[in-house]
Amino acid sequence: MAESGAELKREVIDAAARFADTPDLRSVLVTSVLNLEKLEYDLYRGKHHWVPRSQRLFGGQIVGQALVAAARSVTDQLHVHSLHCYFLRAGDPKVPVLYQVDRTRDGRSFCVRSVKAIQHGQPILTCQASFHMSQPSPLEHQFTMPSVPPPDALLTVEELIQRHLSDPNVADVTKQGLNKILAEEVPIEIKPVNPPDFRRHVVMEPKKLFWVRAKGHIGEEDMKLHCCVAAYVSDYSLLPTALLPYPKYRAQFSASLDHAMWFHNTFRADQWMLYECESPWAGGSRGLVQGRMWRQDGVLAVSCAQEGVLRAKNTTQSKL
Ligand SMILES: CC(C)(COP(=O)(O)OP(=O)(O)OC[C@H]1O[C@@H](n2cnc3c(N)ncnc32)[C@H](O)[C@@H]1OP(=O)(O)O)[C@@H](O)C(=O)NCCC(=O)NCCSC(=O)CCCCC(=O)O
Repeated sequence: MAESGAELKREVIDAAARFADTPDLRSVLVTSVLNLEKLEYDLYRGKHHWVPRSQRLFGGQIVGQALVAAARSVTDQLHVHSLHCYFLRAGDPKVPVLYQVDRTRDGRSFCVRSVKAIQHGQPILTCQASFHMSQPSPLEHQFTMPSVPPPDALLTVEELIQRHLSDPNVADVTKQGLNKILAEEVPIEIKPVNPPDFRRHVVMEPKKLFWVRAKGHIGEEDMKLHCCVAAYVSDYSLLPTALLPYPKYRAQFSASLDHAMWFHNTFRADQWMLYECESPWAGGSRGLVQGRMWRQDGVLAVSCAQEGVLRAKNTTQSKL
């Protein structure tokens, strides 16, 4: 304990220095991506973090930020239970996105917000989010969570890639592609239940299961924030499920067209959740995908659905 004023001052300075040296363990999704800047009443500006190689903004980032903007206009007693979005235009990574919230309806139990994400004066996404006051119900059921190995027993995507790269028979072109994936700063950790087919030789069912969580700490307090993080996470790796039966085809152009989510139960997006993805249909250059996020204790936390455009090219066709 400090005995004099000078000693006390020294202790305060030392503590501040120690604090400054402590790395910030919070998720970048919380400190930056979902930390929108307020410009005006119901008007916000968002920052970008990871941008996919397509150089169009990641859909999950836009949905997550739109949900943050909507959530800021409702009281703490209201919980987000669903959202429905359309991706209207490709997001431009060179400029920020503005989020304009319309307080569409305030009822006794439900509130609806409509959010427009804007770049270059034009909407790139529209999102309707609905919030609900908690209400008890005698009606309760859910599917059973698939039985899979726990996350502790599985490797991350990065570890699987490193292991694959250590095989001397891997083609240079595959190595380049995998090293590009390793260099990306995706703020999500993934542990596939079945190791991915890096060579893309095998025809697979349009289904996949992987454990997923946000990198870094989010904390327990703010359930709406966990929903915004889940919105970010939910768009990652979902649409490619529709390509699993077609290893001979490469998507020349793929992008999510719409995205819907339903939040059923509380969860922590910084703890492992099982993401069950399946594609019941593809046709007409589009594919439908559905996802379910399960808590480790078997509770169904989130459901989502998305349609995407998939313009595919047969990579085995002769160029003649
Ligand atoms: C482009 C969208 C979907 C609308 O499409 P369209 O109406 O066709 O727009 P256009 O501006 O007319 O054309 C765009 C582009 O496509 C070419 N095009 C058009 N029609 C055809 C056709 N029938 N056949 C072949 N090509 C066609 C057209 O020529 C243009 O090409 P370009 O000139 O070379 O540009 C539009 O609604 C849109 O972009 N929406 C936004 C979608 C979006 O950005 N979604 C979110 C991002 S996707 C994502 O995040 C997925 C996750 C990725 C991460 C992971 O999991 O790995």
